[in-house]
Amino acid sequence: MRTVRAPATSANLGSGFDVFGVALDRPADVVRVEKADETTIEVTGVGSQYIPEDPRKNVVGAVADALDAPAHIRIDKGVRPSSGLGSSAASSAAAALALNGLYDRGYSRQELVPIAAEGEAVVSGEAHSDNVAPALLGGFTVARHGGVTAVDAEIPLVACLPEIAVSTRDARRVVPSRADMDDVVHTVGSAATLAVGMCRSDPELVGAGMDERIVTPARAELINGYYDVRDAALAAGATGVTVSGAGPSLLAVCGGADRARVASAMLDAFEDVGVDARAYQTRVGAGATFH
Ligand SMILES: Nc1ncnc2c1ncn2[C@@H]1O[C@H](COP(=O)(O)OP(=O)(O)OP(=O)(O)O)[C@@H](O)[C@H]1O
Ligand SMILES: N[C@@H](CCO)C(=O)O
Repeated sequence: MRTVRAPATSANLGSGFDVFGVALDRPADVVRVEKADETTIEVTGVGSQYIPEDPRKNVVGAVADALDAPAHIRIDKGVRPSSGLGSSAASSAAAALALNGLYDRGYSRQELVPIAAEGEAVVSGEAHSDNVAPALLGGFTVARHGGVTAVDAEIPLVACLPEIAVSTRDARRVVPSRADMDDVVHTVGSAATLAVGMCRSDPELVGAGMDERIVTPARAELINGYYDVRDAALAAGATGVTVSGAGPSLLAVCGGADRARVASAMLDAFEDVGVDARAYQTRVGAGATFH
């Protein structure tokens, strides 16, 4: 038997669409695997009523297939599905690491990234790795076609999750297929600033580098109160705010001393537009760990 805890993650960070990701210190999924003749799945925890236990529909079924590692898999969800906090990726990453250990497959964490990404293909139709990479490797990650680069960073964060469901599949449909060159240049500048900020653990640079004009405005339309909540977080001291993953969560970067104030401003702003929400005061954290 093997048990692995894999963290929530936030992808894109505004300017790094389908490329940048960070592991969050909390919340997390816990996945326990035992060898079996065929894969069966049991799901408990946050939002488990919305998660299929059929191995063809649950992300961990695809991961077990990819590793040729049939197992009884128990998932204790800490990351709500359709949250923008990498819920499916947390399960995929935890299952990949746990099954790799259970069956002694010998893959490195880097090698497990495309295997865990097979789980993402089950829910969004694409094996994108910007959530599974930080869930496995921790820190700030850059996922490109040639592989993944990861660096540790000390960055305080607030992830604010409203009681709205936005599926990744739907949020990908609103992404424009073309962009103006001015907006592309702006995005490159932001992305470079954000990456330097992560390497320096500098919340000012990371916040400034989240600014993006192509994908974020299209997705903001799916989140009731997005601009009010963003502006409230900025007024409370956040250095940058964007849509987390495909939404509906918002991710704010700030100095450690401002985190509680930013969290409460975001919750108040959601409440003002009649949306219940919860806020995680968190930071860039570690990747999946064995228990
Ligand atoms: N083990 C699992 N954990 C979570 N969701 C799962 C799992 N297996 C299948 N799903 C399905 O995946 C969908 C949630 O995935 P989705 O990518 O939309 O959200 P997310 O992972 O929170 O978001 P994001 O990738 O934007 O951070 C739900 O429809 C859910 O039923
Ligand atoms: N990069 C993905 C992350 C969500 O899983 C998206 O924004 O659609």
